Amino acid sequence: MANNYKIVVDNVDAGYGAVRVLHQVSMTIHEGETVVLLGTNGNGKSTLMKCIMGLVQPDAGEIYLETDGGRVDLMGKPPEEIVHLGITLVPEGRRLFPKLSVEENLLLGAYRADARREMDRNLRFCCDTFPVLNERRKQLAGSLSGGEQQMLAVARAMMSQPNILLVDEPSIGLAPILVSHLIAKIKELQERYGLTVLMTEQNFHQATKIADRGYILVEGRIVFEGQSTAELSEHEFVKKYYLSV
Ligand SMILES: Nc1ncnc2c1ncn2[C@@H]1O[C@H](COP(=O)(O)OP(=O)(O)OP(=O)(O)O)[C@@H](O)[C@H]1O
Repeated sequence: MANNYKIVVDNVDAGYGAVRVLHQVSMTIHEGETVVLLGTNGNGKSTLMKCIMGLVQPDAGEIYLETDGGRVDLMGKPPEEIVHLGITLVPEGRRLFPKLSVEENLLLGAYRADARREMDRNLRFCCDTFPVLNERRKQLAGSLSGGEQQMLAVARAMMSQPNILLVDEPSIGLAPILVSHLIAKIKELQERYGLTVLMTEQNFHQATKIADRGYILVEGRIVFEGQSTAELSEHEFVKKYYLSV
């Protein structure tokens, strides 16, 4: 991907048939940033990520990648083409193949043509970054602990060599210590590879360890854009739903 890129979501409406979920949603994610998307359950966070990935087609608005080389529309493109452009989703609930080994799950993440060519190198990278997965390469994914499975979901996404990682509720169902470990791994990926991250996260305290800034989504509308996590933590919504103040 060219330098100086950003993803722009501009006035997007989306939903599922008669169920309207997103209303005039706009956000920008710049290269190298980590942006957190906050909102209680059912507010449309996953839907927004799916729109960026081409898994849900918005009814209105625009989603595009802007680089020094020009603008690439993401809307209307199939998910595999969006992965090819360097954007990958770690879905909520991990979506692993439990009956396949850790290594097989990782290899399935390398479906981008250039990632396939670099598969061995990327596999070494994942095993190096996630030693626990290296130790369990031959083990069935379904036999891993929840924390290990989430590591595997992130590592599998890294097999497609993304520049931009969308991470949907990574800490769901994990014990606090595992959440810390996972967040530290995402931070390591950012620092070592300049990864750009958009994440949804229920654990605000953990999210603030890596997020630069964020948005609050309520009933499918962006109600606040915080330029820092400190600014977010001052917002009534965050105090009420995330900090129990
Ligand atoms: N495939 C679908 N068909 C119909 N409605 C859906 C579908 N997926 C999600 N929805 C509905 O869209 C709304 C937003 O869901 P979404 O998953 O985007 O929310 P969310 O903020 O990510 O919440 P959660 O954290 O619980 O996943 C919800 O009312 C949900 O029931």
